Amino acid sequence: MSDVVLKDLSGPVVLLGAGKMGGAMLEGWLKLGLPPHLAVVIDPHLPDSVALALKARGVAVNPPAHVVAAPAVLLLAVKPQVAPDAVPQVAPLARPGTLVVSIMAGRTLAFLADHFPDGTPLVRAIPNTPAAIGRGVSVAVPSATVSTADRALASALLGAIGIVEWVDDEALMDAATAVSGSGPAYVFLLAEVLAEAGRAAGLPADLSARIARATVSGSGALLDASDLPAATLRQNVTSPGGTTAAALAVLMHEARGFGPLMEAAVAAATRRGKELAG
Ligand SMILES: NC(=O)C1=CN([C@@H]2O[C@H](COP(=O)(O)OP(=O)(O)OC[C@H]3O[C@@H](n4cnc5c(N)ncnc54)[C@H](O)[C@@H]3O)[C@@H](O)[C@H]2O)C=CC1
Ligand SMILES: O=C(O)[C@@H]1CCC=N1
Repeated sequence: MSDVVLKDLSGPVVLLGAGKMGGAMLEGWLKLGLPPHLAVVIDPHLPDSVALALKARGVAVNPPAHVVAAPAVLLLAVKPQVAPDAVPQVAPLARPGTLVVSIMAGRTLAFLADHFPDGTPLVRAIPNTPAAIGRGVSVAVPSATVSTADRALASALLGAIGIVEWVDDEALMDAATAVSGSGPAYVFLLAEVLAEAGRAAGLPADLSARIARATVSGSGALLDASDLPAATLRQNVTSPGGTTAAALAVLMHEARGFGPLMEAAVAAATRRGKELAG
């Protein structure tokens, strides 16, 4: 159903900020059948090469505001810190019925409501970078003004880059951001520190980096392919009295292991999300 929704839009999707996350979303939409002439990018700092490549595919890049037709969607993908300057620049493009979707960490529905006319349907969402390969996770919360059709449209846009989880309680968004929005960084860090630990244990650095990377990605693929809980997959690696058990005694230490460390990390990210609310 997503591709049908994207092909039948009433107007363009206007993307404010086509950086890492916004750019990945745009790729997903185009791949899923959004006609390029229905994509508009507004990003004054886009590298020329990226802007030219998008234009060559038929996407409008930084067109004058008066030539932008009534947008079906305004998707806000600038940094939360620049939002107070950037959002008012595109807000006048909104028409009655334009769906506004923000993927800015921390920025609340109340912040968005302050910038758009009363009644504007608003969705606050948080995607993640595996979106670049269609394997993203987005958590989304609607404003009270979002209709069933708006929600289907937001699901289509976010579903173009992975799975979508809707929540009704906006208070969950900062913690969701800390888990799935920031989460890929924790996994990539695992690949980095595992490689470094292998080097410290005597492996050549390049060999250690290769096997650590393949181990993290292979384990993710196994997790994806399997119906088993992560804990069972972990236990399947762990022979009693073996090497893994020795390592897990360190990593699962009640006070100094992964558990309390990750809890502190997610709590720090959640706090930062609240600060970014502005
Ligand atoms: N990178 C990630 O993993 C995730 C990012 N987000 C959110 O997505 C948003 C964008 O993050 P990234 O893509 O990582 O950042 P980024 O820095 O790659 O992209 C931001 C883009 O905004 C553009 N920009 C700056 N000022 C602008 C203005 N006044 N008007 C229009 N465009 C402007 C920049 O040129 C850049 O292309 C942030 O709000 C972030 O919280 C959400 C989930 C995950
Ligand atoms: O680090 C950030 O603030 C953004 C939001 C989630 C991932 N990147």
